[in-house]
Amino acid sequence: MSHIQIRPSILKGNINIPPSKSLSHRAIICAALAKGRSKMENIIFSDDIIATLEGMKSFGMEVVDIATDPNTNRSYITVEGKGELTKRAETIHCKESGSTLRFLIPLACVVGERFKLEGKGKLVERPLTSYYNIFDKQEIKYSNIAGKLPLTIEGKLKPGTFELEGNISSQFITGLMFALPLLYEDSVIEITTELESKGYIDLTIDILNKYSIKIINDNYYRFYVPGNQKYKPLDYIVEGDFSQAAFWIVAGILNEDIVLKGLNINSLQGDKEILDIVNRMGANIIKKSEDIIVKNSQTNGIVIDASQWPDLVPVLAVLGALSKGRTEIINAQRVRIKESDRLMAISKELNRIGADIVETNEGLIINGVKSLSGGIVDSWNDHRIAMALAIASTKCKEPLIIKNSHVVNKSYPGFWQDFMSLGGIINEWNMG
Ligand SMILES: O=C(O)C1=C[C@@H](OP(=O)(O)O)[C@@H](O)[C@H](O)C1
Ligand SMILES: C=C(OP(=O)(O)O)C(=O)O
Repeated sequence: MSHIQIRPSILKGNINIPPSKSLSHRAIICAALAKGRSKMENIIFSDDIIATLEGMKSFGMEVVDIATDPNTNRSYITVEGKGELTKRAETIHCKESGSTLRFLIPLACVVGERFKLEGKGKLVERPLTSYYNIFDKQEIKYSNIAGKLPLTIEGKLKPGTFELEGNISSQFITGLMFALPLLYEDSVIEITTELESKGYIDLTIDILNKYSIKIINDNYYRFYVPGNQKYKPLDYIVEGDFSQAAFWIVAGILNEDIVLKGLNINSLQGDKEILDIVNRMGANIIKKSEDIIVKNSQTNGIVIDASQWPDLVPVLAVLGALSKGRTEIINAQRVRIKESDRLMAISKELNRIGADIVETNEGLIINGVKSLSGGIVDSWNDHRIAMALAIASTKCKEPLIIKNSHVVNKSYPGFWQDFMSLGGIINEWNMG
């Protein structure tokens, strides 16, 4: 399914939130670095996670078993880590996954041999300068053409002090946190500007602790990483994904009751903030034991600082566009360097169907409207833009055609099925 038409309809019902993409990446990497078997339940087998799985196989990890438990209906995977990294393949294809690329580069430098990292789509040009600065200092050889993928690297990472800016991507910090514990001496990561996306660093440190790796966080400015540490195997269950839940939360506010299942209300995921943001906008959300019930609500515009939860921007733009008054999304410049320039993509596509959004250098100014018109929009090859537009379709007067809708496979392959299970009406569309 590449292009689809969505006919206006009301969404309501129960939804099992898919497993966290961020935690799936992290669990696979930790398990691969441990010596022995780890069983991970509820991994999301999206394109990004398959890239990480394949990548870790290049470092010697073996997949023992991959199946769905008929009792729980949960997918699981058992892997066997060798306790040390080896080179099984030279080329690692990261598909379009920034996380895979930035998490695996330092591991390739633990091996120290020659690796070639490939990617496609916007990933080939997403920034890696923070790593190039480290390579230059540590005399790790690297080559690329015009700063783009493919990237060839060769050389061993040495322990020491690593300076990183905090406002490009937290993924560089996470990447170093996986690799530095394996080195022969202690290291320090120093953050030279206020750290954004802190929640992702919390997730990394927490899962590393679970796999027996210690990192000391000095107020998000300095992280101490003891060397000579060993990852221990662990059975692990991945919790539901708050970044994906955000689409259904906005859908519930704009439509009828939607009940979210499978989320951990005590989660460390930064995007759990969606609950507070929509609460501040006036949404009615009820927490009932394990479930989160989202009620249809009239929401009001507010100012949203997106520096700590960048992945929420596209869907918050949809909610802002349909809320009363003015919503401002600020400190969101970094979302221009994701799978698309998300400020440009979401404002252009929503404006095309009747929204009133002005793009600023670092955010969006949104004047709410009552409904949208429908027509033809494009996903910009970005899963979060496609999913945000799908939620916007529920407030369109006419059908909405979304071009390149298959891109949801990057993080949420079951998205369109879930959309239909809540009452969405979708058919394939031939642009002919
Ligand atoms: O570590 C992670 O799992 C992620 C970190 C975030 O990136 P930045 O740190 O670049 O904001 C986020 O956008 C991405 O979807 C997942
Ligand atoms: C930006 C994202 O992922 P990544 O950086 O891993 O490509 C995302 O999922 O929105």
